[in-house]
Parts: sequence; structure tokens; C-alpha cells
Amino acid sequence: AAQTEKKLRGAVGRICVFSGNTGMEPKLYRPPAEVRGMSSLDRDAFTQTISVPAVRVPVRVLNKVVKSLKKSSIQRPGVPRVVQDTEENADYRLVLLDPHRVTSPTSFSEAEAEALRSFGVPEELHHYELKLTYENLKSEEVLEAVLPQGQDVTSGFSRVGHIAHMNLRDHQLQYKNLIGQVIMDKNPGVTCVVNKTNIIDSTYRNFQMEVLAGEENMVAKVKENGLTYKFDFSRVYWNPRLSTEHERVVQLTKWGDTVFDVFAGVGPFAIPAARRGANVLANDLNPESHRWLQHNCKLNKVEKKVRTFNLDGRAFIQGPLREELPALLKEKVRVHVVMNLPALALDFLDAFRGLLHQEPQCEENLPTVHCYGFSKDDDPDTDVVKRASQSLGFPLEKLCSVHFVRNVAPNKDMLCVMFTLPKEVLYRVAAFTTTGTRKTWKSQLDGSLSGP
Ligand SMILES: C[S@@+](CC[C@H](N)C(=O)[O-])C[C@H]1O[C@@H](n2cnc3c(N)ncnc32)[C@H](O)[C@@H]1O
Repeated sequence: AAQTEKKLRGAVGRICVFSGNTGMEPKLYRPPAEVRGMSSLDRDAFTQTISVPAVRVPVRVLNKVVKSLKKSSIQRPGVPRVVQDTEENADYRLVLLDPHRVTSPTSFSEAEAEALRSFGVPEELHHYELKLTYENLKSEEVLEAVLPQGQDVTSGFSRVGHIAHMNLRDHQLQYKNLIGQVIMDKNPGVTCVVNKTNIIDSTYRNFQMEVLAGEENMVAKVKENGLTYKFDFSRVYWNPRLSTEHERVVQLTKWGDTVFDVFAGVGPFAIPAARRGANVLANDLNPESHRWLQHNCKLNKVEKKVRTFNLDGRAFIQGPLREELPALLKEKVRVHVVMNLPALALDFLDAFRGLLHQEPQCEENLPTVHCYGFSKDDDPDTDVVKRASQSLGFPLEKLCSVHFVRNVAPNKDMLCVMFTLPKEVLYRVAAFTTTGTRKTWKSQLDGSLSGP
């Protein structure tokens, strides 16, 4: 492009004036090619000087111009939008522009051009030589520059307190420590980066993990829906993506209700339900979860509202839940049973079959069950209802609702089936001999409905 160039050397960078097209290419934020393949992080190697367009603005109208050029000005972490002009131009500042948006004076929108004219600022572009460092780059830009070209550079992670939790792909493992360091550098408050080293532990639902960068401290403190939870992330289950689901179910509980949380983890259903005034019995098989559950009850001042258990879910249903339920039903207390172990919870529903022997049967106020399940089926709603029905030995099809929670993997959904526990499932009925003498307790279901 035909350009009028005037070079000026200022205190902060070299400035050139271009009235025509700058010919700048939108590759300016790309770090130097030499960083490709770097295995240990050398932050200095990312330093480079790039040319960005700028407008020269008199100090007296600077604020107004900055406001008017908001959409076109440079937006980079740690890069100022306004810099000093040359010493000879002390009454002027340079407003740095985004080289991807502004390549010539004609790049300004009508409104921007009009604003510049009204403030008496020439629509003339200057080149400003800007020193870009590692600090000014985003994590994806750093990783894209380092990792082999053409490979996916997902730098996504879940945040659990001070821990960034990644799930690196095989091709990224060679760069795992560098990736960890970059994630830590670019995310204030992250002081530890971990990678899942294998699939979820099948019993306690916690992950094996490896520290990639930062401190080896796995005890995290997190806030969820206004409450605080503390736990050893390497030894218990915690998923920051479930906060909405926790909140949704907790909102269904009221003051005076009783909640049985069969797979309670460190308390994200149990504790907020107790804070709302429910009486809670919370259980988890993992001794470590149970310990942190107790700790979190104290932390959130609900230890008097929550009784904790360290039992297998089936033993909890057939033990504490069975013992408490008759009185609750008699007193017409609303009861909720929460079962969040999506890989297995539907199978645990058979523990309710013929749970109570009580007579006369109470038909009001039967417990509301919130049972979670994963499904890979084309029709996940129908699939989880079918499995719940099989486990209960009772057709739930028209008696339940299904809530989609989230997609956990391609073709794998997490759902919640909610239903009132049918009296036909809950109660055993007395079987009478022909003489009318009660001989034995027998489930109403026996012989009449198919099991799983
Ligand atoms: C998916 S986590 C859910 C925890 C918590 N409710 C939440 O929403 O974060 C399932 C929990 O069930 C516990 N668990 C696994 N098998 C169990 C069993 N057989 N009986 C009771 N708890 C079990 C695990 O230790 C884990 O804490």
C-alpha cells in the first residue's frame, strides 16, 4: 500500500504514521516460532515486539476518545490501552488499537469516525511498537504455540478451590508439566494443577490424580450456593458442575421435612437442606467422605440437624431409614430420599421392596425419591424409568418425572427420576392362612410383579 511514513522514536516504543492501509496481518499475538516443542517453560522466550495501530489524541479529549473507540481499542491482558506519545508530543497520548479490527483508517465504524472528527482527532493511523511478553498472552495462545501444530490444545479445567483439575489427552501428556505451569500462571488463585491419571475410582467416585504444577495440597475449600465445603479432593467425590442440581433438589425441601441422603458425599444436598430447616440423615460408605461430611456440618453450623452414617447405601435404607420411617409417616412428616450415585443408584432401589411391615398401611405422605442414573440409550428418559421400575418391581411409567441433569460424555446423560415411593413397594402385607391366622409377612409384590 502507498503509505506516508514518518518515524518517531518515543520513550515507550517506535511510532510510525500511516495514512493508508497498514498492511498488518492478524497474526500479531502469535508467540515466536522458536517456542514450539519447548518442554520446560521459558517465559522469556515468548517476548516479542509487534506493531499495532494507534491514533494520536490530545490529552484534553482523551477520555472521550477512549470511550468512543472502545470496540476498536486493544484488549490484551496487561497491555495498556493508552500510552505516552513522544517527548516532543507531551500533550498527546496514543490510543492503541486492535490490529485484528483496525488495518486502515477506513476500518473505523461510521460512529467512530464521526467521533474522531468531532473531537478534532485526525483519522490517521500510527504504528506503535509494542513489547508483548508471556504475561500478555492467554493460556491457549501459549499452548498453541508450544504444542505440536495441528493438535487440539484444550486447556479447559474444572476449578475446585485452589485446585485446577485437568483431563489431558494422550498427546498432551508429554507437555503435562508445562501445561500445568501455564494454567497456574494464567489463573489467579490456582496454586495446584492436577491431572486425572485414570478413570474414576469405581467405589468412592474419586479420581486418581497427579500433581502437574504447584503445591501438593489436595485439601480444598469451596463455596457452593453460599455454603462452604472442605475436603481432600484426592479422596472424596466433588463435582463443581452439580451445584445447580444440588440447588434444584434442595429447593424442593421445606422446613420440618426429613431428608435421607443415601450417597451424601461431603454434604452438598444434606447441608443446604438442613440449613433450610430439614432434619437430615446423611450417609456415605467412604470413611473419608463421612469424615469431611461431619466436618462440613460443623463448618456450616448444622451438626444438630444432620445425623451422619458410614454405611453401604442398602444397609442405610434397610437400617436407619427403615427405623425412622414409620414414625415419620405416622406424624405426616414429608420425607425425601436422595440417591446420587448415578452409576448404581437405580439398582439400589430394590432395597425398598417390602421395607416396612407396618399395619395399617399409611398411604399419605409416602417418601419422595430423587434417584440418579446415567443413560447411554437413544431414549434416556424411558431407559432410566424402565430400570427404576425393574429395580422396584413396580411400573413407574406414569407415576414419575424425569429431570435431565447434564451430559457427562458424548452419548451419556445424567438424569434424575423423581417419584413417590409406591405403597405396593414399601409395604409387606400379612399373608393369611385359610383359617385367617396371620402366619407370615409377605411382600405384596411377590409373585405379582417381575423383578430386575
Ligand atoms: C456421585 S457421589 C455423590 C456425592 C454427593 N451426593 C454429591 O452430590 O456430590 C456418590 C457418593 O456415593 C458414595 N458411595 C459409593 N458407593 C456407595 C455405597 N455402596 N453406599 C453408600 N455410599 C456409596 C461415594 O463415596 C460418593 O461419595
